[in-house]
Amino acid sequence: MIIVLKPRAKQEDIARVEAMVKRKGLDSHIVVGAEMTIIGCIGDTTQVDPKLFEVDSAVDKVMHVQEPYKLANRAFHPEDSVIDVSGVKVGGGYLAMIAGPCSVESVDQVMEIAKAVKASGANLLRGGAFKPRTSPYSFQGLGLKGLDILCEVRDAVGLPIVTELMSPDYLDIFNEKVDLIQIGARNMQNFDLLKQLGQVDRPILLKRGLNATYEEWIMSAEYIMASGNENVILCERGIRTFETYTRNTLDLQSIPVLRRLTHLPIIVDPSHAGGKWWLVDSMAKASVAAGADGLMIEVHNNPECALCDGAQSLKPRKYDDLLRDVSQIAAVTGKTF
Ligand SMILES: O=C[C@H](O)[C@H](O)COP(=O)(O)O
Ligand SMILES: C=C(OP(=O)(O)O)C(=O)O
Repeated sequence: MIIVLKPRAKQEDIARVEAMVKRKGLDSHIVVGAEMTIIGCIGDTTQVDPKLFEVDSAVDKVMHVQEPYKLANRAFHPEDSVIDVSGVKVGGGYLAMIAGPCSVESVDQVMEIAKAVKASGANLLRGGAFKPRTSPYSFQGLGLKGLDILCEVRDAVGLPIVTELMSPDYLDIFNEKVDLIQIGARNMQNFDLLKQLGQVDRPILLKRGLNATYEEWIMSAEYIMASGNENVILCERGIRTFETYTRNTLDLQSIPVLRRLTHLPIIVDPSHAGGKWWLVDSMAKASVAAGADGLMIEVHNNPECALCDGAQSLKPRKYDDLLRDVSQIAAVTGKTF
């Protein structure tokens, strides 16, 4: 249940209504916006009559919140969240342009790609050090050596790094070294891992599970937030459908839907969605036009020889062309990177 106070409510009004909430045995979560103040009631509100609060002259309206998530719910937090990734703002008008190889392969490879994507306008560098592969015989990533390479390139090129954490065993080292910790599609519902992310200071990029509904996805964000880390960015990366021509199906509708349901930034990974490099350009532009807060795009200097996902990787030149178009679309939607 949420209580919306009349515009420009005073401190004493907020305190009085909050005391009423407490008397009902509920906890409160207060959000003071530029104009409006909202009090979220946390606890079992099923037996509480909302009309009781409307008696107070400072109360505008009281609504029952049906969704099972609270911290991620836009109703509790009407303004867009802006997440700070080591100085790069994401959300609320700031676009995250994440680019880099699927996997870290060598210093030279990541260095060359990082310099190229930065010159094109990327503001965050991606690269998998630990790879979640379907086959145990596929390239599994360079592990900690890959993480060191990413750090070396970050220091040389000046782009904060985004990389996937698969095991809680590496939580501390990721917390120390990684700017934005990625939780991949396959771990979206690894609830023990999600709970542990509440203990890290770093923001989290939570990718959508292969078959996850919007509510399941937001509930996973809620796990992280309820454990103590409210800095979560969502990433749509395509879902499994009956269509097999493309690797997954990009759910463009998720952008406006998530925007409505949650205040968290939502970015799109068109590389994993389509699985084909030639689909990336159109889907990336469509995503920004639909209001995405950023893009995660795989870029490889030699995709023919990539150790993973070369077929969905753009060459640096194509990434450059894409970002030129994206910056024009972003200008129309009032966003910047
Ligand atoms: O980024 C890596 C891959 O997309 C992911 O791990 C799964 O790929 P695979 O099914 O080819 O192993
Ligand atoms: C494995 C990745 O993506 P996803 O979890 O979306 O499959 C990735 O981004 O490297």
